[in-house]
Amino acid sequence: MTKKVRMAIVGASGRMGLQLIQAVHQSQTARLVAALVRKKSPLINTDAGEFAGIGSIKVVFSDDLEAISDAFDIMIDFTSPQATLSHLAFCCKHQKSMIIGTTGFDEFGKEEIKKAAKKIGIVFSANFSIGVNLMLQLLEKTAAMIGDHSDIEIIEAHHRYKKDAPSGTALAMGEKIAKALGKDLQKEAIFDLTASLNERALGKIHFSTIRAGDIVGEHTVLFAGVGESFEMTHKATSRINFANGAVRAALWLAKKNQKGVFDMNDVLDFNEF
Ligand SMILES: NC(=O)C1=CN([C@@H]2O[C@H](COP(=O)(O)OP(=O)(O)OC[C@H]3O[C@@H](n4cnc5c(N)ncnc54)[C@H](OP(=O)(O)O)[C@@H]3O)[C@@H](O)[C@H]2O)C=CC1
Ligand SMILES: O=C(O)C1=N[C@H](C(=O)O)C[C@H](O)C1
Repeated sequence: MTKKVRMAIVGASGRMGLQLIQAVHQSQTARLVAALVRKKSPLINTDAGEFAGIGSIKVVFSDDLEAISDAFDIMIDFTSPQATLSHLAFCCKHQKSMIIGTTGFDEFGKEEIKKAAKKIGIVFSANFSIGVNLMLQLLEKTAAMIGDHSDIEIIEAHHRYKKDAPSGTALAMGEKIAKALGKDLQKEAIFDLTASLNERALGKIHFSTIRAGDIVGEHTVLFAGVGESFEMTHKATSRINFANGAVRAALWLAKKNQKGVFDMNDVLDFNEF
């Protein structure tokens, strides 16, 4: 029998952390060996499975990352940019691969991830759902066909607790569209229309953000032309889809065993999980 890939989840008591505990537990080829929480969290020593609602899994929440440095193969991180950068330094030091789902990085943070990828393997994706990654491929094709003569709007909606805006996925969609059009998103993106008193400028990519209730994650891209418009929407109805995607990416990375930054598009054909 092949050995199971040993996973450490950081931010394990968060919204995504709890789904990741379930997803790893259900996998035939992955094994949860560590569930890390914030330093001095009151949850330390609580059974992670009990807390995630799946019954005891004999892994308790811990805040001692150094203690498990030899015990895991891949770290899965859906936390905050600041926490992820500190976990990244730890993984580089101990030569561990990483799955990064955290969004909201600034340019410095993104550069740190690129630099780390010279030492370790990383799958970094703003969205680990299969549907969104399929949509990214379709957006590339759509933008190449009709993007030049359409007004492009990216509209995203998430729960009231989300800390970054626009979502990492909305920005990834904007990047994909801009690239297909041979443009630089930094120059074409409009995040705040109230700053402009003019008609819509040609070629700009507009972003709109909704934060409300418990919306898991919805993304629509509208290509509006003259006499017709075309739109694509993805709706996540449960976070388990992101967690399953992250576990799939981790198993892919374990098998690939290479340094570098990869994304979910690299993982889509992998079905051994
Ligand atoms: N790529 C994808 O597919 C997806 C990405 N995300 C992204 O994942 C991230 C987390 O989202 P979500 O689970 O909803 O957020 P939560 O706030 O529910 O969870 C974040 C977890 O990280 C922990 N954490 C944050 N900062 C630190 C720190 N400095 N040190 C130690 N622990 C820390 C939090 O601990 P504490 O509770 O103690 O604060 C919490 O357990 C976000 O960036 C979100 O955008 C979300 C869904 C899908
Ligand atoms: O914070 C979330 O919840 C989500 N964040 C990701 C993003 O910023 O794109 C992905 C997903 O839509 C859920």
